Amino acid sequence: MTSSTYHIEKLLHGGLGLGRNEDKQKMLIEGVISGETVAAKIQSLKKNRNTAVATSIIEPSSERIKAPCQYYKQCGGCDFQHMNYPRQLQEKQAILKDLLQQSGNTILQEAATQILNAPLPSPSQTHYRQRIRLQVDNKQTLGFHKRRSHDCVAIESCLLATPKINDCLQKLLPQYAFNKLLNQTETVEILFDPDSSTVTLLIQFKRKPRPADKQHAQDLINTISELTNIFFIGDGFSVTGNASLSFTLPPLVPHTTKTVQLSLETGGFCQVNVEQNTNLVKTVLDFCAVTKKDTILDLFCGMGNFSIPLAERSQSVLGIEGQGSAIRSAIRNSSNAGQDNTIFKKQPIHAACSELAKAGSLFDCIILDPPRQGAPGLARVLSALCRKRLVYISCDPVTLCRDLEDLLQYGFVIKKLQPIDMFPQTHHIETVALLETA
Ligand SMILES: C[S@@+](CC[C@H](N)C(=O)[O-])C[C@H]1O[C@@H](n2cnc3c(N)ncnc32)[C@H](O)[C@@H]1O
Repeated sequence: MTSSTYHIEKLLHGGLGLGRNEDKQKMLIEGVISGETVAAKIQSLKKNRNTAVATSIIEPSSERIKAPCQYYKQCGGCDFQHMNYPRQLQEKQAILKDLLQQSGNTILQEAATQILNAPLPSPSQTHYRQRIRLQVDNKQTLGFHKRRSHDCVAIESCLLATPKINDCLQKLLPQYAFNKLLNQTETVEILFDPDSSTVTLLIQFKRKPRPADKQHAQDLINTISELTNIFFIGDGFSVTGNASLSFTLPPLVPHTTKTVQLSLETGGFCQVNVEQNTNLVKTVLDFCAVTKKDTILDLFCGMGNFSIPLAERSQSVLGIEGQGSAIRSAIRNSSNAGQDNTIFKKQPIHAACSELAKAGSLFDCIILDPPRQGAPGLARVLSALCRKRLVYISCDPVTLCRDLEDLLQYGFVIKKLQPIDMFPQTHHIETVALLETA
């Protein structure tokens, strides 16, 4: 394939650089920084998606650095490691700004220049993850998927994982019992519990575990001191015991005065960057600005990450979520915090919102924290349910822009946009948006 020189105009959502050569041919190139000039070899030419691999950086950015992770070249994760941290934040802000400007909606285009804030940096830029999920490929290699492949790069330690996870992984790898288990394993999730400083393994197994598998698991627990639980999940079975993970939210002045402990059952959702989660919750509380008179609806509430701190200063919180274990955890977390003004319901969000609207319910403030797919088709019912404020927490800027457009159509006004860097070294961007009813 031919090689050519490309000027990188910008980075796109997903982290690839958009380059153009002297013939103005567009090319998507990974591992680059906007403004750089690179030589790249064409990899594939497809309608609307030409890709090339950079072979040399002809004019590097002054913020280019040597990627700190030994696996950077092969591993499919952490695609922003080749730039320093301030530049990572700038690129994330530029990607978000670009998406808002491309939306074709004049209000979002104005928001891109007038209200979009700089991302809130993460307190730690490496070793911030409280859990990692490793894959096992068909050659039984345990690691992360290689770029554009189902094969794995064997990983002995991860730049993003908290040190206890890496210590535990290094102790597991040489163990006979662990390698026997890998024969039947699809993924291994290693979870660190910050409060007890212990580690749990959640193994996705190809079949129901047999007594010999459980014995191997017990041998590992007996050998590795920080490893306290090994659970198996798979098609039609789940052997997860009662273990939970817990972390602490400090008082978030001026909104909360108490420290709260939040726990979740193993396998449930929790933000992976626990330190930065405190800043995320603080931002959400700032945007909600609730008083003792306010009623809150927390949609996609999980185990109560926002509901529990919000309940301290509001009249009431109704949390809705589809996962039963998360609802059990939310109820327990609220009760442990001594609260009597919360209700948590397990229900699909769309059905729950329709029911609430039919019943004529109104909430002063609504929190919306959907998964990557966002919350399509919800804007109309949200406009019926919301009296004052809607705070949307998004982990995908594309679905965020789509949903913001819908919300604007139903009379919401966009007031604040705060990106929060939950995932340093990667292109991922979390954003908190404040909307108000007109
Ligand atoms: C991004 S997480 C947010 C959890 C929580 N707000 C937090 O900060 O920990 C999204 C949550 O939405 C739940 N969920 C996803 N789709 C759902 C649906 N259609 N109905 C109800 N809950 C859903 C998931 O189980 C998950 O707990």
